[in-house]
Amino acid sequence: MDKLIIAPSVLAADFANLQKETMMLNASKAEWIHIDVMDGVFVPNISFGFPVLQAIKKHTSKFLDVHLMIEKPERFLKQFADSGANMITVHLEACPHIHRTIQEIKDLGCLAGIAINPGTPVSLLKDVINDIDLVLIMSVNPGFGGQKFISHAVNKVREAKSMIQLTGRSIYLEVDGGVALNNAESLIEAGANVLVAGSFVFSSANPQETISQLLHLAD
Ligand SMILES: O=C(CO)[C@H](O)[C@H](O)COP(=O)(O)O
Ligand SMILES: [Fe+2]
Repeated sequence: MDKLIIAPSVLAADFANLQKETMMLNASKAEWIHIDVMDGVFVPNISFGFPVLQAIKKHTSKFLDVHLMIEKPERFLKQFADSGANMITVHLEACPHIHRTIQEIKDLGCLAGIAINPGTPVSLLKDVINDIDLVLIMSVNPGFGGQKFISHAVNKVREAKSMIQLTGRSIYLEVDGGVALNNAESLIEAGANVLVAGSFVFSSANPQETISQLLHLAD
């Protein structure tokens, strides 16, 4: 699984024109669409929930990568699966029974990911790495788009890549937060194969071209 995937985050899209933004992504080289769900408890911000996911699903056949920044995500997994999620990623910091939560996501027919905050060590993934489909390294403190990239994330990607290689399995290694052309190359070199990009894509003059530029870095 060495191919690079770009996952634009609709957190940075124009919410009043979500259909148009989704169609724009449909016509782009982005394979995934990243959906940031925030509850105002796990993170100090509220974004959106099921109705927005359902609305996007109605207009796309792209892979929907749902990033849950919510406390006790196990309460809502079925609703996210029923609303069209393909991947459900929960935060390790939000799940006291992470192994059970991962099994529940898989039982719902979705791929399962675990995200870790900038202050959480990669080593804490050791006992669940064999059960998951994706590791998400946060390169900002979650809760807001448009923040500055924390460069230590590159070291964490390298560490996660080694851990993944030891499993012998294909596991997506995703980075989220402040990703742009000036840091994407080092992330790819370190082993990332899914790059989330919100403001860098949506605030650019030509988002489709920006997605292609990020993809070309892998060549
Ligand atoms: O999970 C997130 C924030 O918690 C977002 O996915 C992330 O911030 C993407 O936005 P940007 O590329 O603008 O940083
Ligand atoms: Fe995200």
